[in-house]
Amino acid sequence: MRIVVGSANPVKKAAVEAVVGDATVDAIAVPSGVPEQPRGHAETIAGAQTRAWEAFDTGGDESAVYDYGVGLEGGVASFDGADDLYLVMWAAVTDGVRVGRGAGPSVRLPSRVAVRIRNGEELGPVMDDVLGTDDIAKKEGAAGALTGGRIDRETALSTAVAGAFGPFVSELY
Ligand SMILES: O=P(O)(O)OP(=O)(O)OP(=O)(O)OC[C@H]1O[C@@H](n2cnc3c(O)ncnc32)[C@H](O)[C@@H]1O
Repeated sequence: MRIVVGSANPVKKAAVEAVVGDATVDAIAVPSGVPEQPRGHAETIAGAQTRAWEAFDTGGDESAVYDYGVGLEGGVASFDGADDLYLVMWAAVTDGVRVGRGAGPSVRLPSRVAVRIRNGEELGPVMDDVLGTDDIAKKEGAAGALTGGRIDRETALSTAVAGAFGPFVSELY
């Protein structure tokens, strides 16, 4: 089986590899069609879906090359009943016909981070600034830093990917 992930971020490729067994996983940077920092669930989901389709389409007409395209998008959003700002993540998987979607864990952003995001900054650079790190989004991520290392961005994203694969691996759909 061949899978293509629509991102050059190695954490995203690793998150897919963690849940797809011995499939071959390629990764390619593709447009997400949404701002660098998606805001709200709808924008984050749209980014994941566009990445999945764009990645799948790199396989050529009717994608002779890939069985599945996968898109992963990180965003910031609130929930009914929880007005704070959360780091959220969504995955989309397509086989060229259908699309599966799955969400990863949501982790509340500390107020000093949230205020900067609400003022227009991007989460990755803000987290690097606050933590004194370099490209944390390509490593343990905000998910790692904000949970004291109990999860990291790869495992968090992999749960979203597992959910998005549901319709392709479970007969219950
Ligand atoms: O190369 P791409 O695929 O674009 O990967 P990315 O990590 O830069 O981009 P995303 O679109 O998934 O995330 C949108 C923004 O949110 C940031 N972000 C998302 N999850 C994060 C995390 O766990 N830790 C730090 N920054 C995160 C990310 O760095 C971007 O600034």
